[in-house]
Amino acid sequence: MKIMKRPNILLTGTPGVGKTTLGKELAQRTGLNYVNVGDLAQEGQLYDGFDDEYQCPVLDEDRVVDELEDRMGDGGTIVDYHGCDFFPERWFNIVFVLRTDNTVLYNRLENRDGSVTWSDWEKVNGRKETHFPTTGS
Ligand SMILES: Nc1ncnc2c1ncn2[C@@H]1O[C@H](COP(=O)(O)OP(=O)(O)O)[C@@H](O)[C@H]1O
Repeated sequence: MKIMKRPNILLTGTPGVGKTTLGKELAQRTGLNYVNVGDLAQEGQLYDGFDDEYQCPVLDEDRVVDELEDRMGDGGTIVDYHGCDFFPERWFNIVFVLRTDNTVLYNRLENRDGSVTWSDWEKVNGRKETHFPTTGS
């Protein structure tokens, strides 16, 4: 009898949209494994240099892919990361891109990190902004 593999799921989208919250909840309810790529990189020091502009380590994407390859082949893994372009498409049965209203997002990031800098905001939006979103009317 052929046993179907459990699905691999990618949760992606801008930091703060709720990937981790949803991913952990989903893992708990389904028994799928949850992998946070940021944590994985930190644990294994899967970095390649340091980004002076954003003041953060640069992810070594090839090493992340190597690290995950075997378990993705087994199926049953939820991957959480704000980027997605370097993952092999064949890994995933389904991809969810989460989105949140920018004003809600701004408030979440402000609460999480204590402050949001101009470059944080440009980074999460992936482009230059002319102004921060207003949080009131
Ligand atoms: N559906 C939701 N509704 C309201 N708040 C949420 C929701 N999902 C996540 N949050 C909150 O938003 C913040 C960012 O969520 P998180 O899961 O860490 O996002 P991400 O993993 O995409 O960076 C957290 O404070 C979390 O509690």
